[in-house]
Amino acid sequence: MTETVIPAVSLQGVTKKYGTFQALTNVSLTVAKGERVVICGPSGSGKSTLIRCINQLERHDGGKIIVDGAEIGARGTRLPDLRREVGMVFQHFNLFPHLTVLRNCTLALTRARKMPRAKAEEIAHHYLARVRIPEQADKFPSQLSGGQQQRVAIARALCMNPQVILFDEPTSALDPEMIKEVLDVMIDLAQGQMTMICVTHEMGFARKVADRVVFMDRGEIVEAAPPEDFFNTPQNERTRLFLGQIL
Ligand SMILES: Nc1ncnc2c1ncn2[C@@H]1O[C@H](COP(=O)(O)OP(=O)(O)OP(=O)(O)O)[C@@H](O)[C@H]1O
Repeated sequence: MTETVIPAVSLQGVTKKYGTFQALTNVSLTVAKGERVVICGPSGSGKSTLIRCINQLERHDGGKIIVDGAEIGARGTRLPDLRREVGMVFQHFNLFPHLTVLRNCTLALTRARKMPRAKAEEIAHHYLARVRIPEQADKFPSQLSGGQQQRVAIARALCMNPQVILFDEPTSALDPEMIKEVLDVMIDLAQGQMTMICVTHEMGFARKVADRVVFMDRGEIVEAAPPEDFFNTPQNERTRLFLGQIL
């Protein structure tokens, strides 16, 4: 008997409108466990909307979104359960400014998971070391550089031991000298078994770690291929035009 392999994330014919504006049209994408997918495309093409629908920061209007075998929005699925499985790293970090780095990392563990504080802190210290800022635990976000803040945001996501981490342009608010330190942490993560879906314009990162690169344009997935094919022999004219502009 063959075993059914459940994907980490499966999108089937997903649509999303903002008022009358169609932001996503019939988007289908399956991401296997452990897979690293980079999503690129022009501004306004729906990249952020797509990943925000995966953790329901935006609600999709049509189609299905299935995370680890459970359909989102289906009767009986709870948003807190979903958020536990789906980590998110934002462009602007979204840390709580009034909480220390350590507390930013432990908050969801103690509140949502009801974990004792000492255990949560042990986990947080582990991941702060993993993102190479173990010494920053007692500082507040405003005392850190942008690159350090983004690494806290990554550690915070990792603390929940999610099935998948979504990255929404994690380096685009950073000064150039800080981009590398965040990308290095993401490369390190990608070399583990973490399932990652990253919206980014960092094509060097895509070449290095992606299993697949997805190109979105006007709310649709136009092309999806392994990096060697995507960059060397793009099949679609719109992909070729885009690559011509950014590479
Ligand atoms: N909350 C909203 N209300 C109305 N329109 C929105 C909203 N959020 C996004 N849009 C529109 O939906 C389209 C897709 O936006 P989205 O942010 O997903 O694109 P993107 O590809 O991530 O762009 P960028 O690279 O500039 O971040 C854009 O035209 C945008 O203006």
